[in-house]
Amino acid sequence: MSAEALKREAAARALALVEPGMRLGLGTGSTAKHFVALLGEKVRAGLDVVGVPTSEATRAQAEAEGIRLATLDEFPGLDLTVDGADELDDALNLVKGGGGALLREKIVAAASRRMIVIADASKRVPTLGAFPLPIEVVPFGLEATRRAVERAIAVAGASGTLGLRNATDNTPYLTDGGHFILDARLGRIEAPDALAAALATVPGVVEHGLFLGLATGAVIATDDGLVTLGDV
Ligand SMILES: O=C(CO)[C@H](O)[C@H](O)COP(=O)(O)O
Repeated sequence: MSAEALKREAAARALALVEPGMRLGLGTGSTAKHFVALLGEKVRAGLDVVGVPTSEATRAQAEAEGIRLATLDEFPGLDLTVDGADELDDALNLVKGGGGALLREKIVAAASRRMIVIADASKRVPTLGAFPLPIEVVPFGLEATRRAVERAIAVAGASGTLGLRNATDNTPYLTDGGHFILDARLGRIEAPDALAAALATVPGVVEHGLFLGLATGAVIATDDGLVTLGDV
């Protein structure tokens, strides 16, 4: 099965968790896009839900699908968020932010009673870190922040290189919040909690892509069928 077909399978399984009246967090990325498309079909068939998008891209897609949207100010507590991930381990720790939406994704996930990750099997890893860890930083003081991030990575016992993410026109990539992203190529993250704690101390770091203790379940689509982790 193609990667897109697997992503759609995972999204379809997560859709089965949606009940009428739910307040939903809508993730970002190619896998979440399948979920939003499938949800749109259900909404047009009469399902009444409200969605909080995690990016402007998802907002545009959900609007086009006819999904009723709201903000976290209107609904500070959500029932369920369904989102993709760049990596997940068996303890449901995630690396997210490959699509640049990590800040809103983390806020929405943290506001949700349940967060279900949907992914194809390529995202499941024994140890996080092969995928570069996105670290969202404010543009002001970039070089000082970059050095402080390097020190924080070392304090957490990790090592690697940091690169400023560029957009396709070769200018710095800007998130929906107007921030830059430093991608940390670490290879392995042996102590995700220590790294998350160290990064949180750096002024100028807005958020990082380690999602620890946020996902409550995962649906992973493999060529041999669906595998679930946690509470699905
Ligand atoms: O964190 C994300 C966006 O910020 C995405 O969930 C992550 O990058 C996975 O995307 P895809 O489903 O396209 O592989």
